[in-house]
Amino acid sequence: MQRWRGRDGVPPGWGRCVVTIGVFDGVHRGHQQLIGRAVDRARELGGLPTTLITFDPHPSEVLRPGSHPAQLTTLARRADLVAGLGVDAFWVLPFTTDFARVAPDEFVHELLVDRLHASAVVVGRNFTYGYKAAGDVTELQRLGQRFGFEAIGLDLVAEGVGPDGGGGPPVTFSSTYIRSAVAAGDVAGAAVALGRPHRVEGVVVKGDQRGRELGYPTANVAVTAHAAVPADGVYAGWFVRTREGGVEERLPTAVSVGTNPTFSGQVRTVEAFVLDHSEDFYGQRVGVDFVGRVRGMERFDSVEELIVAMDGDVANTRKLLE
Ligand SMILES: Cc1cc2nc3c(=O)[nH]c(=O)nc-3n(C[C@H](O)[C@H](O)[C@H](O)COP(=O)(O)O)c2cc1C
Ligand SMILES: Nc1ncnc2c1ncn2[C@@H]1O[C@H](COP(=O)(O)OP(=O)(O)O)[C@@H](O)[C@H]1O
Repeated sequence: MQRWRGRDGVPPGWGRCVVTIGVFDGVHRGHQQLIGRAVDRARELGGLPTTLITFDPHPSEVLRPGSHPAQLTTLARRADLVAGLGVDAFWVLPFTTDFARVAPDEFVHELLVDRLHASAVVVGRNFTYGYKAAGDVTELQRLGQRFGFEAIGLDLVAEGVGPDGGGGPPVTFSSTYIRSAVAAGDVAGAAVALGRPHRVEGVVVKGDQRGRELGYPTANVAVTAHAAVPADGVYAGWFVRTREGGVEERLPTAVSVGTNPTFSGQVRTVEAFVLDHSEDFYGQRVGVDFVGRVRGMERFDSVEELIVAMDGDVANTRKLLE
């Protein structure tokens, strides 16, 4: 997959293609379907490449500074996930106050027609674009007739997702829905909508050096800016490292999110005890995948009680990961 950045990022001589546009934070099952439709349409049109346009930073951060939504996926991970769906070019447009002022017809004319030579544009039914988000699917279809591209607006994917991934009334998969599930600690519900466990990423840093004395050393992960960190509590998950050639190594892990109230800690941390494993993780770039919630964070009266709880957490983690 090619990766381009900036309005001038499209290489010279780029021919016709199918385009899909969005922030795609999470690359959840709704996004996957939309991207899949774009890739299929490109194949139907005689093997055209598919280009995905995305924005960085999140438009909300520019339109309402300080309001960056919790991030489900870093830009790099979004690109990796998108590559796995068969997209040929990943085009990142820096979202600036100037860019936010581009009118809908100018957006279409400059980016989709002049630069990309779009044959088809696939977006969600609720897609809006351009200054004041004035452009919508109807407008895109109108401009498509004028400039000679097909505009496809797809219905959003919905499914019954109850607490912890069970049944329940249908919800539309959206980044907002998944952010609330994660914030509430419902990582199993988030996983249903994402089609895979939610991941936070970061570098392993030094903590209070106490874990090893408890018999449970924990890799403290300094998570990336704005990361969507699940509610305080204990979780079962996977400790993930990317090996050479992009192959992922997954190790079973019990994760603690919180301020370590037993020790009156002040700083909220994400700490992973990796089961059946011993290694110096400091400085490594890792991911933590959240599979299921084990319990809430507790303030214990003694270290011994905390250790008994952790013994139970490890047993429950094994069960949840089976
Ligand atoms: C499975 C697991 C469960 C934990 N549960 C709690 C808890 O309920 N209350 C608490 O104060 N700390 C809890 N912790 C966090 C420990 O207090 C923390 O890992 C320990 O103090 C070591 O900190 P350090 O890595 O900074 O040295 C838990 C840690 C793990 C790995
Ligand atoms: N099974 C394991 N799970 C997590 N960390 C481990 C494990 N085995 C060894 N380590 C190492 O021990 C460190 C954590 O020990 P700990 O005493 O909790 O120190 P810190 O407070 O700096 O996190 C990890 O960063 C890692 O380098």
